[in-house]
Amino acid sequence: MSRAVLSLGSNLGDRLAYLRLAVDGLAEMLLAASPVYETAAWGVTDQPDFLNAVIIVESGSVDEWGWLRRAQELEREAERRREQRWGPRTLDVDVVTVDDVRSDHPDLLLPHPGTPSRATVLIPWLAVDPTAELPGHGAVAGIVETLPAEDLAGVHRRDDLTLR
Ligand SMILES: Nc1ncnc2c1ncn2[C@@H]1O[C@H](COP(=O)(O)OP(=O)(O)OP(=O)(O)O)[C@@H](O)[C@H]1O
Ligand SMILES: Nc1nc2c(c(=O)[nH]1)N=C(CO)CN2
Repeated sequence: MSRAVLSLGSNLGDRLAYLRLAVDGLAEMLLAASPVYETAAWGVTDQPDFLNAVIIVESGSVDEWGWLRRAQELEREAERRREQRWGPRTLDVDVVTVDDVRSDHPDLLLPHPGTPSRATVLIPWLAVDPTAELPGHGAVAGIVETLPAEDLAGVHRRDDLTLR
């Protein structure tokens, strides 16, 4: 049995439909889905706003590599093109954590190394699981408190949009 936290992001085309594609594709394994957030782009800032969300999934037959494979299959279904690093995309599915698994394999870094600094992951994650812990870093609630105010200001909950 493994439980994974996945982050979803989209900033091209019908953004909500792409997030829903991911949720629908994992429906049988879905434990919880966060609210949807409209977020200012980080990394490459000259690109459209993203929709971001976090989902929690569980399966008796999928390990961490299986979750990565599922994530990449969903990106392919969304016809994602790999062009610019941190550039616009129809769908990004990152494996944030799988239980307490640590991995330094470059194809599957766990926990995902961007997590501690990304308000676009931590805020949805905290909303769907207020007791969440990031292995090696402690409570997500505590990490969020350390983020710069400007990062928090770029993340807006969209209660008019739902994943299910
Ligand atoms: N935890 C992880 N989740 C998803 N992909 C990962 C993870 N760790 C390593 N990777 C690898 O990252 C590579 C590039 O991923 P991708 O193009 O989605 O990066 P990105 O979304 O632009 O940037 P970032 O990974 O910083 O969010 C993939 O080949 C994948 O194998
Ligand atoms: N707001 C926001 N910005 C981003 C995001 C994202 O999911 N949300 N993903 C990126 C590449 O992984 C680059 N920049």
